[in-house]
Amino acid sequence: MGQQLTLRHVQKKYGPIWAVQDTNLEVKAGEFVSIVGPSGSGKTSLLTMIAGFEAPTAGAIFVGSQDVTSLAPHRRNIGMVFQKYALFPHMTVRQNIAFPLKMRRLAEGSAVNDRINAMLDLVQLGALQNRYPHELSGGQQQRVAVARALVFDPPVILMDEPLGALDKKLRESMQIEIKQIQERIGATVIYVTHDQEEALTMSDRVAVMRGGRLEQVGTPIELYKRPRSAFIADFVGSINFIPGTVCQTSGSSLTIRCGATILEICPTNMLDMQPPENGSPVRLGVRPEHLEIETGSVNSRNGRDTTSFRSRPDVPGGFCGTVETIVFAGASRIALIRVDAASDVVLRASLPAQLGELPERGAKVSLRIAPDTALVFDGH
Ligand SMILES: Nc1ncnc2c1ncn2[C@@H]1O[C@H](COP(=O)(O)OP(=O)(O)OP(=O)(O)O)[C@@H](O)[C@H]1O
Repeated sequence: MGQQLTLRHVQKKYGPIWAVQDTNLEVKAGEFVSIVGPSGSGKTSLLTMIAGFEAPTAGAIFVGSQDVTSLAPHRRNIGMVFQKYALFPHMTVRQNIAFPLKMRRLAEGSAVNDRINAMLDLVQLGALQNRYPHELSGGQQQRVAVARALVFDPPVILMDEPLGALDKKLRESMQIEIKQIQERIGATVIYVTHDQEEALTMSDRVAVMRGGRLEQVGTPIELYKRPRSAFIADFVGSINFIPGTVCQTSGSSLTIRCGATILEICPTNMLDMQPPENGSPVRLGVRPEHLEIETGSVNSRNGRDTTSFRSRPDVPGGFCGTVETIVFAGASRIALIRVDAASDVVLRASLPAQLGELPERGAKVSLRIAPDTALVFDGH
């Protein structure tokens, strides 16, 4: 069973550089938390302190109720998949996976052998179990490392880019496998990844780091729907930022002018922001799936008068634009649309699957933002 992991005021300074600033985090027993953030934001530094490879400059780390801050890595009972925690070169794949069990002095027997075989099956390396690490590809070596971290059912598992070297297909099947094992054994997992999609699909909560701080920690849906800052909104998923000016504020609504378009926004969409004054600059954040393409005027070749849309007062939150390109992204298609009224603004819009006729490059289209989906951020 997993154990709670607690970080209290953990900090790390390398010479003059604050790699991790005053950080508090509680990961519940059995919870899967991913840490994401730009390069150099402190993710690996945080993980290496939890593992015990580096001592914090200040603060304390608890596994369950035990303060492990000054314990050596092997005394912390934490499973690890780290680049720097390499495989043992003189041991075969099987011996590498068996090592944590041997360390814990589990007698060799059928139960131990079954456990190792199950791990070999899991990472699909049964046929290569007698090979040495130098006889494996980078991806195969990573899979051995994953098996070695999981084999002793540790209460806490740390993983730093464990699937980084794998191709997409294997990566996706390993994501599911890791998640299933984690749920089955109830382990607490801290998972560092550069792949936001991986973080969003695997995690109970995601922690976004920036400049050595946890800028927001929340469920994938919270981060996506209620990002605390423009940085988070941009980092988690895709978003359009549209510059605008506040025209009017009232208790129940905020009116914003974006080019020739007037939008009314719910105040609940002003996240972590004081109600702005009239005339102040803001940025509207709109997810591509919240930009609705008005299908009635999708293609100028279909004979409809798209230009009349601009002056229609009955279409709130509307923009006219020109299709620059259509990007095929697997099942979905994204249109890049340059806004007529603000030619330096190019918006990404998801094209709904039911949209039969695709707009062509150069086509005039009209777009609508549903007011309750737009987020408002400081424009400075
Ligand atoms: N041993 C070290 N000595 C000095 N500075 C370090 C050391 N390790 C990390 N740093 C610095 O601390 C900061 C955080 O680094 P860290 O490796 O934790 O970031 P990261 O988010 O894991 O980055 P990446 O995504 O590129 O792996 C960076 O500015 C880095 O240069």
